[in-house]
Amino acid sequence: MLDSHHRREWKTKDAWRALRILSEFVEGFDTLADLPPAVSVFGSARSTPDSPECELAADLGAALAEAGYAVITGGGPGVMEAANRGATEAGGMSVGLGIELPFEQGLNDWVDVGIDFRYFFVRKTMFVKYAQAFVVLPGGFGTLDELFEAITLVQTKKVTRFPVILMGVDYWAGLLDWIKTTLLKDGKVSEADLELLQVTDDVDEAVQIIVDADAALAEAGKR
Ligand SMILES: C/C(=C\CNc1ncnc2c1ncn2[C@@H]1O[C@H](COP(=O)(O)O)[C@@H](O)[C@H]1O)CO
Repeated sequence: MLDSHHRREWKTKDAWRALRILSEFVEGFDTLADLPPAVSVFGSARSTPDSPECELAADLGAALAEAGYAVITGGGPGVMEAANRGATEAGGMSVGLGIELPFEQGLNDWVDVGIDFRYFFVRKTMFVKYAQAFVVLPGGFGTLDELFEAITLVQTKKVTRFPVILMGVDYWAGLLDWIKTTLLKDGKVSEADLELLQVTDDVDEAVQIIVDADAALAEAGKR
């Protein structure tokens, strides 16, 4: 437990921390303001470069770049690095929104535009604000956190509806099955909520979903 002296010191530090948080928002908004249409790509920091998900991420990064989208990732290793590499090698813009971690790794070598955040919640704002879609490849807790943040924002209409695409049909099957057999069955989500997620292994199909959603929003005057 903190004694009263330490508690006072800690409270003062917390108040000043607000400025540090604000400065992260300013840096993010300022750096990303002129980004072309972009897609945020998520996935495991631990996947090896020769894994199927990294190969898929590199193909996806390239296909998004060819369709005119910048690729935003967490700027780390694994799937993030593969998506950044695919985008860069295809001549597209590759963005890395890194996070300061105790086991610091720095941004991967394929990032053109990079920012390092201290706060996950500031960084998450950038992933959502500057992307037309989320594509989620196989990953662990970090990836699941990003996935559920996105669908909650769309479900609660806090953001304009945008595609949330899961890539890796086999990988996500168990989770999707549990969502149906437990969450849906128990009334914790609705049939309409399930439609917020699209699943495919096909890079071209993923890109087409994003292009079509973009066109629909433009037609509705929301882009
Ligand atoms: C675990 C290792 C390095 C971690 N480095 C990361 N750098 C950037 N972003 C990260 C990192 N770890 C997690 N993230 C974010 O979460 C998602 C991946 O998490 P998962 O638990 O691996 O699924 C990813 O999309 C990032 O935004 C050493 O290998």
